Amino acid sequence: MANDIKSPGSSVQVLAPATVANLVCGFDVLGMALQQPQDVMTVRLTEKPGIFIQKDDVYNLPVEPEKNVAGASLLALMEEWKAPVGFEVSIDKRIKPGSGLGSSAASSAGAVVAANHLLGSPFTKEDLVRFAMNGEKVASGVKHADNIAPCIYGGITLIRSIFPLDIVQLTAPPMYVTVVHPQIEVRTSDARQILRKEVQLKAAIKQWGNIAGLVTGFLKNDYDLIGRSLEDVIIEPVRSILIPGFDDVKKRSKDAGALGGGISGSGPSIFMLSKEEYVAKGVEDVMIDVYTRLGIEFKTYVTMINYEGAKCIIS
Ligand SMILES: Nc1ncnc2c1ncn2[C@@H]1O[C@H](COP(=O)(O)OP(=O)(O)OP(=O)(O)O)[C@@H](O)[C@H]1O
Ligand SMILES: N[C@@H](CCO)C(=O)O
Repeated sequence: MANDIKSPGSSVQVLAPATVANLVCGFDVLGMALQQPQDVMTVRLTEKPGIFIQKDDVYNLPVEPEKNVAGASLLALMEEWKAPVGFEVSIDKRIKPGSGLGSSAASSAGAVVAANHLLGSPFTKEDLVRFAMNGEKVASGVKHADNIAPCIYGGITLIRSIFPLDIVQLTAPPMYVTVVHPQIEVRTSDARQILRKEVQLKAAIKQWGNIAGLVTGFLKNDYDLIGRSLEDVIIEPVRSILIPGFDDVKKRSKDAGALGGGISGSGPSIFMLSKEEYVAKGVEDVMIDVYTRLGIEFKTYVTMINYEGAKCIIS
């Protein structure tokens, strides 16, 4: 048991970052935390045992604990905590659900990071990832960790193995991340359903060459190797059809000097990596032009990697 359990009524605010999962060739294994956007969550320790989710988001998220990813994650944590405990959760949802920016992961991770703080930090980050994966199961039907891990650890993470969980934190050179979020919804569950279950050996060889190249490029601060490795021959050809303007954004961003990029998570958001800020801003101009011409509402972000991960704001 932890020795610094807060008293009932205590609350904590958590900033939970958006995340870009897959990172093009690393489907289900690579992910990156962003400095913006982020969810703001407030969790309060209650006298009454249980989970009480406030109805105060514009997306009409479920308040039943087992249907809200934050509640599902807390249920997993409470099962391991064993002693009776209660949490009241309020979510200021700034990452739109179904955006491809890890909205479900931000709620799942933020909830367990906050609860862990209130209980005196008895659990490790790996424990918290395990709990939060229950939230991803609610959101997409699968316990994937490639949004959760970077959201909790920060930076870029590699999920070498899910069962047992084996998370590897990666270093990387300074990079800008330009994101466009076309305001259409692509649910992860749908974007997973359309994937083929088998891949050709030729495609697999190309894909694992790119993953190894991308990870090596990160670790060696080799921008050219990173750029050459940002290629996905398995998932993107299937999913990109769900995102209007994708091919245009990708080609014109590369022409504007981006290292490369692709679908953020299961989409519809698209991300591009750049070495220089002026290039990242030029890529944003490309994204704005593409979606203005298409007449599709969108949001853009020019941001950087968030190395802190979900963090408690101690008032
Ligand atoms: N607290 C919550 N925050 C966000 N989504 C939630 C929450 N609780 C339940 N959901 C449901 O989870 C789904 C959002 O998860 P989904 O994985 O589809 O989007 P995303 O996390 O933004 O995308 P991606 O996982 O590709 O980054 C929506 O159907 C939403 O209703
Ligand atoms: N790897 C998951 C991430 C979802 O954000 C997918 O692409 O389905």
